[in-house]
Amino acid sequence: MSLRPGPAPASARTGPAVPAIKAVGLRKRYADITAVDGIDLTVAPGESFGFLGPNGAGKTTTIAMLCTLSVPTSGRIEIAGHDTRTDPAGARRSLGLVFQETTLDGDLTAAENLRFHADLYDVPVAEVPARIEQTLALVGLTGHRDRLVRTYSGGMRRRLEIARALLHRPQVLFLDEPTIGLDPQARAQVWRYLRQVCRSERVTLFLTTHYLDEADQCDRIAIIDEGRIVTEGSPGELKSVLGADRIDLRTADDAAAARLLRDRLGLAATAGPRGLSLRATDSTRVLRQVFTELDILVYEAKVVPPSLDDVFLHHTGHRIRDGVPAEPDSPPPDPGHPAGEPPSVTPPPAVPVPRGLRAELRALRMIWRRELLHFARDRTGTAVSLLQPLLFLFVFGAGVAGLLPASGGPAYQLFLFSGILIMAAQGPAVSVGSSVLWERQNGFLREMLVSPVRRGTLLMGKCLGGTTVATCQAAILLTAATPIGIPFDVGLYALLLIELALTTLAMTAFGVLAATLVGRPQTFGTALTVVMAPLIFLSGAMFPLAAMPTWMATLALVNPLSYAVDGMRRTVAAYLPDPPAQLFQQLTWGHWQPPILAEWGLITAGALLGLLLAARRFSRTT
Ligand SMILES: Nc1ncnc2c1ncn2[C@@H]1O[C@H](COP(=O)(O)OP(=O)(O)OP(=O)(O)O)[C@@H](O)[C@H]1O
Repeated sequence: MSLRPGPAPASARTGPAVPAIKAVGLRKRYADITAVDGIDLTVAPGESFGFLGPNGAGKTTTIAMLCTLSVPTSGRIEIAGHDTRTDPAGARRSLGLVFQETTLDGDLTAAENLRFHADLYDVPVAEVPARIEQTLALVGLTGHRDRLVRTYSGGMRRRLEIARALLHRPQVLFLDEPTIGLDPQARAQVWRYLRQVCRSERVTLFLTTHYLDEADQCDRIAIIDEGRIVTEGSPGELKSVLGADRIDLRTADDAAAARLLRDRLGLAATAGPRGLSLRATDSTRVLRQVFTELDILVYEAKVVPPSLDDVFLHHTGHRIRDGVPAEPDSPPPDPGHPAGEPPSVTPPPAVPVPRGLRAELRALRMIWRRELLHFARDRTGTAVSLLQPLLFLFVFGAGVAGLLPASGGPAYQLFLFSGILIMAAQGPAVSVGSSVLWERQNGFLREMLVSPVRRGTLLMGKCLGGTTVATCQAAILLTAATPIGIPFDVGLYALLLIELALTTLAMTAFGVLAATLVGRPQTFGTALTVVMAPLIFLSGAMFPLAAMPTWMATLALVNPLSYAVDGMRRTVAAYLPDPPAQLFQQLTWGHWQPPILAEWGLITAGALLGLLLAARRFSRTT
């Protein structure tokens, strides 16, 4: 089965005049370091372009800017003709990205990861199953489609990431160090699949690497050092500039041999631990002379053509290998097409039409679904989060009821039930907020951020996922309602679930907002608890507002959670034959009782405001 798409409509084609990648004067400055220092690049459609440089040269920073994940300090970028500043969504639709670190969701299967990607990029629904099968086949993972990705080896993950990046048929495929950390076998395998991709897909390849043999496979390379491109051209061109081969000799007397080479042949040889080295443009002739004209035994003679490392040394004064891990000892990958020869120019893949509301809703549904899949698969987490409110209701409820002789006993548990539901709503605020931070840290979030989906949609999907989880948990908690005396009534249960869903959505949105402010997942949980605990105590969730000192009761009036608790408690009271008056007093401003609809409206407004603020704070950049 071929992955080659059908001919693109004329309007969607990138003409030969439009470069696949164009960057002008690209610069990125962090506080005290210039990571990229004025880069100009033009990559033609269909070309494979390598960005070669040592650790810290600025390769990842450049790729992050090209892929819209980082905003350049200055300069301009166009991807397939889309300016990343004025048309970031167009640029995102045109590119696929394989990150340096894995950004797969380990708790989903390979097919689910691909399905998620297809929905983010609005791949036509009817084509999704076939494309998933085709891309899995392309990278040799068909037999592993339904395995959880966390059980994959490093090489398999890499191949799956390549498949995923190709699923929406991008015009430009970016690969940031595609084989880093892989063993030689896996590395060779990834290259075999990349070559296949080059052959079967009409895609421009842009890859960063510090492996010389990988750079040698590209049509063209740029050598980057300390944020600047020091030279650019086909590997053959770059090496030919050096002109001379290196001849390594091991002789019976290196010092005498060096003297004779100088005096008789006019050649300068340098002595090193492995013998003598000299440069020669006509190495065959020089070798013949070495054997015939030196009266010294030569044990070994080796002609080494110029390498990209020599090119690097020539332009920068140091070797690319200085300070980087040794190149894995694998056979160099054979080129997809001979280096230096222009690639066959075929029309690039079609650019998908700009996204509309339908595409956003599709992405929203998928992000939502993923949260539910995680919930369904995390049985321990689910059990613990259900157990906690039940323990609170029965243990804490029974304990405090004993302190309230007048209105205690079962009545207190009736009162506490609404508060327990609100406490259940706190769970997603913490879990969704911290998952945003963990996913940013472990990379998965970047899969979403580099897609053309709006930030608000990403956030909404995550918040709705958390809200659904909390609502399902609350539905299970309702099974504890009858034993404590709350009547079984479908209308009551439905109203409670709606109120809870609205409250959870609001709390989750503020949880994500807090996460964007805190930034570190390690501290987020504690920070949110410090804010949430007083809000819950001051909401009347656990004891009546009437029992609070005046200053606390006044604070409770400005606490939005008080209105959520009050709304739920009023709903429960409406279905009780004789609610104990001391515990079920309504929230009042002087003598004014806010109508229950106003309380619901307040919570809804809170949810919208939270989502809006979180979306504004939430940054695509990493
Ligand atoms: N967020 C950041 N804040 C500050 N400095 C940064 C940041 N990101 C990168 N740098 C610095 O910018 C320089 C270039 O980093 P970059 O990650 O782009 O290099 P690289 O060529 O991709 O290296 P490697 O091969 O190790 O990934 C480095 O000195 C790095 O420390």
